[in-house]
Amino acid sequence: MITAKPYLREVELRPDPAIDWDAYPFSIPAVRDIEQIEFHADVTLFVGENGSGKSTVLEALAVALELPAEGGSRNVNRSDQQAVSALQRALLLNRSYKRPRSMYFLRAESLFNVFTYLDSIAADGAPPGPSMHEASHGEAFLNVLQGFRGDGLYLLDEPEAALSPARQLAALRIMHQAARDGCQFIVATHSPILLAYPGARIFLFDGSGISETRYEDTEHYAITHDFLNHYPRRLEQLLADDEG
Ligand SMILES: Nc1ncnc2c1ncn2[C@@H]1O[C@H](COP(=O)(O)OP(=O)(O)OP(=O)(O)O)[C@@H](O)[C@H]1O
Repeated sequence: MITAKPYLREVELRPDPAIDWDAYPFSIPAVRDIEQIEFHADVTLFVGENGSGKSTVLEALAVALELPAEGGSRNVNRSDQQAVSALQRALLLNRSYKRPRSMYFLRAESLFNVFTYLDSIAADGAPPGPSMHEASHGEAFLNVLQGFRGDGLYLLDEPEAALSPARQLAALRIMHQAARDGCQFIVATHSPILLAYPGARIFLFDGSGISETRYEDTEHYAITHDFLNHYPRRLEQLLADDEG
């Protein structure tokens, strides 16, 4: 049976002789390895070391979906839209027969611009509520997440950057409810809390490319788990040279 979700089923890299494999972004091992990524209907997670290419791929997906590269929805008009990247042009998207009702690309750095826009449309006829700019970074971020409902496709770049551990747990629950309500999420994250999303498909970006992995096999889980269980000893080992 063909299901409506995932709205974004797969992405692959179209072979193109014009690609310069020695230049950014194709020089990144994970980007070279986008042979085919199959997305989960609910939640797909990108994990990997800093600089492994998660944001690059997520941003290219956003642009391929005609979302602004800086983060926001298709309705968030801004003049500083980035030039369409060579990577986006090389991506071949396999999409559902059903279009999601809303799409959003959210990254922590661009929240200010997005909130300014959301405030401006809220002021335009909507009942008065607290301004996004009056909420804290994390509160405002969670407000945006809470608005994700029914039949949406959402790309989130390190949502944990704005959130306390308690709010990350809240975000996990919101995502779960939204997924049950018909939403699909693709999330780049370092958060051992968000990575625990049950049943998520986790793709590890590293020097050898992209591979599917399990939560407990990620460094993020292993290092956090080990550190919290043994932190006095780990601190002693980590800082030993500084005391000599
Ligand atoms: N416009 C650019 N030109 C050249 N190199 C770039 C550009 N943007 C990013 N890079 C490099 O590409 C690599 C991948 O960056 P990217 O931001 O995609 O990594 P990431 O996995 O999202 O990292 P993090 O976890 O730190 O957010 C990094 O080495 C980065 O310095």
